[in-house]
Amino acid sequence: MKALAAFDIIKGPCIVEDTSLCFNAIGGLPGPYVKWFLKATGPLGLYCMLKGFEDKTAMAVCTVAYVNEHGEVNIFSGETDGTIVEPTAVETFGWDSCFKPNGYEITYAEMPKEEKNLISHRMKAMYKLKEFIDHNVII
Ligand SMILES: O=P(O)(O)OP(=O)(O)OP(=O)(O)OC[C@H]1O[C@@H](n2cnc3c(O)ncnc32)[C@H](O)[C@@H]1O
Repeated sequence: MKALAAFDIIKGPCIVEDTSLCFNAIGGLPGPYVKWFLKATGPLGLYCMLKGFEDKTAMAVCTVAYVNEHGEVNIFSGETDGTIVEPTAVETFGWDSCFKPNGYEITYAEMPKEEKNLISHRMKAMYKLKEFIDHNVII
């Protein structure tokens, strides 16, 4: 829907992006609604949502849609698994301060941007988009 709405406005090829944060203990919520949860409660509220659950695992998901000049949509998704932790003092962007990717002892917020960009859900989705464009789009 977001992709087609963008196409309606741009009237040409375009790219849209959406990010979800899915908590495994509660069936994938808040998922695409994380923006509103974050706005209402901040990263601390997200952490507190899982207080009653042993399972603190979560998946960060980036979905990118490419719409071509005919309005045809191709969707690419990138996922990074991790754990929801008490927000770190360092606050950078969104829920970065309470998301610790698997294999790391630090949150997204504590990583240099270059390091986050190497492992992030967004990088994985963007890489798939790049591969698609490299092979399918004549620029
Ligand atoms: O979907 P619309 O309404 O356009 O709004 P948006 O572009 O701001 O929202 P997203 O779906 O991209 O992101 C959902 C929420 O997740 C946050 N967010 C997005 N990417 C993130 C990342 O890499 N690390 C931490 N938080 C992120 C962002 O600040 C939003 O509050």
